[in-house]
Amino acid sequence: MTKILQLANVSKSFTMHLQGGIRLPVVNGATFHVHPGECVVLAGPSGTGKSSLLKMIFGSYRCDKGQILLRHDSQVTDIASAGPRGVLALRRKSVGYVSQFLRAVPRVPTIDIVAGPLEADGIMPAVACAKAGEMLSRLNLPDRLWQLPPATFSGGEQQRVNIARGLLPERPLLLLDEPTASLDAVNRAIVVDLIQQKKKQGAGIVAIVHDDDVRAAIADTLVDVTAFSKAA
Ligand SMILES: Nc1ncnc2c1ncn2[C@@H]1O[C@H](COP(=O)(O)OP(=O)(O)OP(=O)(O)O)[C@@H](O)[C@H]1O
Repeated sequence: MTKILQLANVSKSFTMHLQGGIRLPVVNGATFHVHPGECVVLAGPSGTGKSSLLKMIFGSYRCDKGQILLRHDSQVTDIASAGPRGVLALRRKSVGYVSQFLRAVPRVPTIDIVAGPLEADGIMPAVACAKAGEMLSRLNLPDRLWQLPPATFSGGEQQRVNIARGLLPERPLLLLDEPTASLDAVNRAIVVDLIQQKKKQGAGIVAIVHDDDVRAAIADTLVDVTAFSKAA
């Protein structure tokens, strides 16, 4: 089967300019791949570079070395060397990202936050809103909250808005950074179902998951990031 994502020898250090230019090596030689329908879980203790790897795949962090090859629509793009416009184009078409915390524009109602990416995909606003409502209902977010901006929502409510927004658009690669960290058992199980459904539909997934049960339910492959956390 053709891989959707291939990382080859990806390395990154942070340079702390305000701390006398101290160099902090974080990832060295990360190499792994993801097939369509496969969920790769990044494992390893805190501080080994799991989130940094996800951010490099999403193009938020530059890597110092290596390749991050993404295949979509029979084209292969190296995210590691793509410019800002290239990264934005990949995000619009190919890569979805669910971060642990919701970062939303102030005063925008929840329903519009969730429907926004669908509208950007060209779906009619009324249809996008209906789909957003279905997803929010599935995630047990009461409809009395849909017209409110999520700034004052609880941690678990905000995380469900984030998940709805990240999982609703169809993207062949999904990046999930602790998507169930603030959820109760019922909602955790719903998110596990949604992730399994995405896998069945053929999405490749790279996830960071600390919960053992969630990891067991979704992971096909574990990648131990400690193997890549030694200094170059
Ligand atoms: N923007 C940044 N500037 C400087 N250092 C950073 C930056 N982002 C991450 N780091 C450092 O890189 C290291 C790895 O952080 P990262 O968040 O990738 O680890 P992690 O494995 O995801 O940890 P956790 O499981 O605790 O979330 C840490 O030492 C962190 O301080």
